[in-house]
Amino acid sequence: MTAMIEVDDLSKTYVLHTQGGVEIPVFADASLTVEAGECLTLHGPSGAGKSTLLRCLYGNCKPNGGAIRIHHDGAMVDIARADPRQVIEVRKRSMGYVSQFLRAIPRVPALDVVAEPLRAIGVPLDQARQRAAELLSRLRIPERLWSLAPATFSGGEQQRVNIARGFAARHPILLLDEPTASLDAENRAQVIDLIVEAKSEKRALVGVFHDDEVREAVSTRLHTMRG
Ligand SMILES: Nc1ncnc2c1ncn2[C@@H]1O[C@H](COP(=O)(O)OP(=O)(O)OP(=O)(O)O)[C@@H](O)[C@H]1O
Repeated sequence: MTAMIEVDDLSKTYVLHTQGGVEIPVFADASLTVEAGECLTLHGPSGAGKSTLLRCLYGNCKPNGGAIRIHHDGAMVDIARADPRQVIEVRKRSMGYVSQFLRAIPRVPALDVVAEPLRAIGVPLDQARQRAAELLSRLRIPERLWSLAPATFSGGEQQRVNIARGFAARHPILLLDEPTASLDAENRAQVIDLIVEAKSEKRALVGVFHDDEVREAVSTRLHTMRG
């Protein structure tokens, strides 16, 4: 078995500098390991720190203590202490992230928003667009929308473009923050299929899934956070 993510004794407290330095302790002793081929679900009540932990794993949020080791280029990289260039490399080649909302880039058509992570690792334009088209079809984005920038798309359409983008480059590690929150049953089923396929390709996934059906269909294990 290959450990793709190792988290040891991670702690996070937010400090609200603009509100008198109020401290919000989120978690104090988070430890977990994620192996290749599994989908670990972060589970717990609202405010328990699930999204915060995902953001820490992606290097978007600095923990106060502990370590996060991410498998990259055959070694483990401590993402909380890595320099920004190394974080960019890890995100390009080793770790993808589907956030709750698409950060649409103005004027870039949906097809290229999805193809971009592949272009970033040197995949030729036609191949990258072919993979993007496959994913957009699978996620039922009508072809007439592919050449338009997603800024005007509905919430559900934007989320599906976001999911297609997250799955495009087949990163060995994928973080998913409520990817099915604004989707109907048919699209939820497509996302379940993509996750099951990623597991069968021995990729490692960590996700937050509020939908019971999705959680039960994809989770290999639950990591409970008490808050
Ligand atoms: N950027 C931030 N600055 C300050 N406090 C924050 C910030 N982000 C989250 N928090 C606080 O940290 C706690 C954990 O939030 P987080 O979003 O990680 O929880 P969650 O388990 O994902 O919740 P939910 O299930 O409702 O999405 C909350 O009390 C929240 O108010």
